[in-house]
Amino acid sequence: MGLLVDGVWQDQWYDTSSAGGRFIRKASQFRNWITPDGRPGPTGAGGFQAEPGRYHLYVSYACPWAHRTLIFQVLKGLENIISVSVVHWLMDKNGWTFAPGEGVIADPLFNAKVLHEIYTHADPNYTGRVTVPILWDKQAKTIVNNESSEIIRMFNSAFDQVGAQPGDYYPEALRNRIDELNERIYNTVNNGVYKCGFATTQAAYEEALNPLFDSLDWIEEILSTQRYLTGNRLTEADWRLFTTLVRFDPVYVGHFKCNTRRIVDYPHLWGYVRELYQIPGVAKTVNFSHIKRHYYQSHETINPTRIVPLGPKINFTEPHNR
Ligand SMILES: N[C@@H](CCC(=O)N[C@@H](CS)C(=O)NCC(=O)O)C(=O)O
Repeated sequence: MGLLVDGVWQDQWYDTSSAGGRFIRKASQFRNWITPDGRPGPTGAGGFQAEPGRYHLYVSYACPWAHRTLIFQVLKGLENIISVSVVHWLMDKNGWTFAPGEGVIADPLFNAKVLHEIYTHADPNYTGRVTVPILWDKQAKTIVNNESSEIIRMFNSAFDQVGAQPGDYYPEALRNRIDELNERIYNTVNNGVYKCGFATTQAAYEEALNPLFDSLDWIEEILSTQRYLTGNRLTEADWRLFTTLVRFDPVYVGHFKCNTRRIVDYPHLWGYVRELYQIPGVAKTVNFSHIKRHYYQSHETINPTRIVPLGPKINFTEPHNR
């Protein structure tokens, strides 16, 4: 894996040495918003009006951030409104690619072989990481946005007048609570597992591990008295948590050494993740074969043999009893 520097691909692993062995995630750079009338959103430029068929989403089934956008595409009935490509599970020395493989959906716009081509189509001098998800505008021929937390907000409401299904996962009355939950869950859980897994010193790993499990204990407590994170209504905060929870036992416990406890050891979290998995349309967005092969085979510094464990045997389709 690597990154683009002035539009040129360089094969480089994350630099943790300048931060005491800590993994520090860089901010996404394309931050425009699709809006119902094309006016600018909270950041970036305007001109990106919601229109069926105009936008294309590049995702990886393995990636928890891209997974959020796929879930919102399904929940909001945007499958016929926004087209999708899926990269190969293996992130190799060329980064994400469209090499043929089970579940891969080739790039219909440029017939790209590697994902970094999409970034240089948007900006020939792009410097930065080549990440999924990417939301591409076929009309303006550029990247609208490559930040999943913003893409799901657009999907939640921007297409409501042009054929999206009803459903509001960021309702006005719950916004403060959702933002507050997101903040802690992003730092300690969604990104927390990466801080543990990509740490290159014992101290940096331990610094991330305890806050991760403190947060899981705290969420378990919340879910022992209410069905969802904000109460009885399913919101964006739940979906953002879900994509990390569903990967936790199959990947993060082993590969990222997040092994204080497993999700199956938490009765409420385990029921909750099964409930979300069983919501119509969600299971088809979860591809465990891409998830497991991606992590165990792409991170050579963590797993040099690239062996993919066969376990654990867990069943997300068991009744959730919630
Ligand atoms: N903040 C971004 C993060 C996206 C991200 O880091 N995606 C990972 C895959 S899970 C990626 O593509 N990494 C490639 C790299 O860092 O080189 C978002 O939420 O959209």
